Amino acid sequence: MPSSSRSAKDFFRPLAVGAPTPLTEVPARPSRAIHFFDPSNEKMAAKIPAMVGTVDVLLGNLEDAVKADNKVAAREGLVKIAQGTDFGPTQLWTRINALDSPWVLDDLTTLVPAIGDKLDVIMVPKVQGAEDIHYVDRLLAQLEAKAGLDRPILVHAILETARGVANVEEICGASPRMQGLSLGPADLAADRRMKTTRVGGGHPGYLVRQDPTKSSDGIEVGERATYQQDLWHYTIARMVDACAMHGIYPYYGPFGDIADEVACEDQFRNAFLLGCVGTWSLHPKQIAIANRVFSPSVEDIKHARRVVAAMGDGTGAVMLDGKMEDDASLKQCLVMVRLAEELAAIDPELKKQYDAIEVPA
Ligand SMILES: CC(C)(COP(=O)(O)OP(=O)(O)OC[C@H]1O[C@@H](n2cnc3c(N)ncnc32)[C@H](O)[C@@H]1OP(=O)(O)O)[C@@H](O)C(=O)NCCC(=O)NCCSC(=O)C[C@H](O)C(=O)O
Ligand SMILES: [Mg+2]
Repeated sequence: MPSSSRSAKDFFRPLAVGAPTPLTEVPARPSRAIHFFDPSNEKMAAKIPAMVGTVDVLLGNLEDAVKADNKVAAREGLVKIAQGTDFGPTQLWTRINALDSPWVLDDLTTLVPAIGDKLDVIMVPKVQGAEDIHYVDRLLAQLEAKAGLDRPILVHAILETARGVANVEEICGASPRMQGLSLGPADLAADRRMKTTRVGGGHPGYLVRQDPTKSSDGIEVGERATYQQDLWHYTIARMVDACAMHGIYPYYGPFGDIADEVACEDQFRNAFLLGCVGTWSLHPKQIAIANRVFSPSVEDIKHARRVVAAMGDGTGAVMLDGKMEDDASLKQCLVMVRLAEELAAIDPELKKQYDAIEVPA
């Protein structure tokens, strides 16, 4: 049952007369990388049409990282790019300004009539609770009705305040428009008063240390190994559960150390393994990292298909390479196999790799 103030019978009714009917299921469209660009930056904007087809999502960012003096130019730049570009298989998203900012109303009232037919998802920053989603939901319905749109624009919330994290389940269930959630580690760290100064990623000070080893006379000997821990594990895990519970999609967010491709890949992979379907890309070189990490490997698909074949009607237990496989491991393998099918449908190179897999008996 959605955690909405609306009754179950009204949950899937349009919120304005003439607005498109809400979807009862969020379409599973590949979105391994949500690539951010600043539409007011002419050099960046010029690159966007050529990026269509190379990335799953292009996102025109209007919020943080766009200078206050450039807010109008960014909004107008996004309209121009959207109107002049055929996005083909690539989704077009935008991140609007925060709901308490002086720009957000103009963002929505400009974008929906001008390019609402091209916008797949609107990302809303700094969402605190269901009330923020309800506000955007009603306003979008009114604007969609006025613009005569025939499909609803979906909404994605960024989890970047302590209150947002505390309310994560009600945010996910606030509207049938909810497409997913991303982690906003930089704003979240500030709001929580964490003592970090980075945009996502780990911190060398957040660690556990091996117990001391002592000699027979009680003297400490040898080095004590330390292991860096993941600052974001708790929040990502909460986000994944809340999204899965409501049938929507969780994403990691930004990794600000553009030069550190290895740590970026590690952070993305942790999120992938925990259940996220994608991440943000801030720089063109992060797209390849995201696409690689959020596409199941050939080895994983080979194993998953082998389990599916061995499990026959899907019940009981079998042994494969000394390991027990049963209904539950089959379900995990089916998650991978279905993801591979969705990705193969839009990525010819991956399709070739997955099609070439020979499943051993
Ligand atoms: C991070 C950047 C400022 C780096 O830009 P730059 O110094 O120009 O990088 P390069 O010289 O390496 O760029 C090489 C060329 O590539 C183009 N470029 C760079 N970035 C992009 C891009 N995102 N999309 C398209 N093209 C891009 C450059 O123009 C160069 O072109 P050329 O000179 O012709 O070769 C910059 O990448 C950037 O601004 N990225 C986006 C930053 C962003 O959107 N930040 C907001 C999201 S993170 C956030 O908000 C935090 C979150 O909310 C939280 O709370 O955690
Ligand atoms: Mg932020």
